[in-house]
Amino acid sequence: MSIASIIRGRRSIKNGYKPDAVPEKLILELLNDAVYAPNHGLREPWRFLFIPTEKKEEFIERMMPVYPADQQEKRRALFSEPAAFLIVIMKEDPRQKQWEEDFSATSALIQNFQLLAWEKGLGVVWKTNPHNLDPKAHKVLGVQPGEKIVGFLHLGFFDPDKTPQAAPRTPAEEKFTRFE
Ligand SMILES: Cc1cc2nc3c(=O)[nH]c(=O)nc-3n(C[C@H](O)[C@H](O)[C@H](O)COP(=O)(O)O)c2cc1C
Repeated sequence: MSIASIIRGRRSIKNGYKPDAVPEKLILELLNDAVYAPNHGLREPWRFLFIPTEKKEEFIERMMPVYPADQQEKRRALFSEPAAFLIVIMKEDPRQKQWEEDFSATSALIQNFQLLAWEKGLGVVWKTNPHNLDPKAHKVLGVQPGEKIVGFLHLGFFDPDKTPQAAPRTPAEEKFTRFE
């Protein structure tokens, strides 16, 4: 498969996950390729928290107090859908230039991971729900002061026949100018 066809074919998998366990070995294999993302100063500003399938129920219970009582059932149902989670955490450099470089590098790593996962038939959606910024969630997840959750990835195998349709993209020509 060409890189172009993987980039074009990858879709965010937001539901319809199979209950099959997501092997930690696979996640590490994907991450060990994904870490070849460009990162300035080779700071490798990321770390990873994996919630394996067998720990999912405990994770959901521990996360419930993060949400107001009237939202907990909805959140429990949402967290129950994926088979596992991978949280990508970045060290926040206090200098703006380095922060931007590190955030960009971590985002590049996440896209590498999504493409590599796609090649292996593992569905991923990159989530940026408000809990990514919530100190209560940070406490549960062990996210330290000076760290930021960049990607809360929902993971699970899925039926390829149910791959969502791609939303059309605007041709680059329409957003392209030439310096005169
Ligand atoms: C930085 C980022 C944050 C995202 N956050 C969410 C999210 O919170 N919830 C969600 O359902 N999808 C989220 N997505 C997935 C996008 O909705 C998805 O990429 C978009 O709909 C295009 O679909 P595709 O990835 O299948 O091409 C996010 C994607 C990116 C890159």
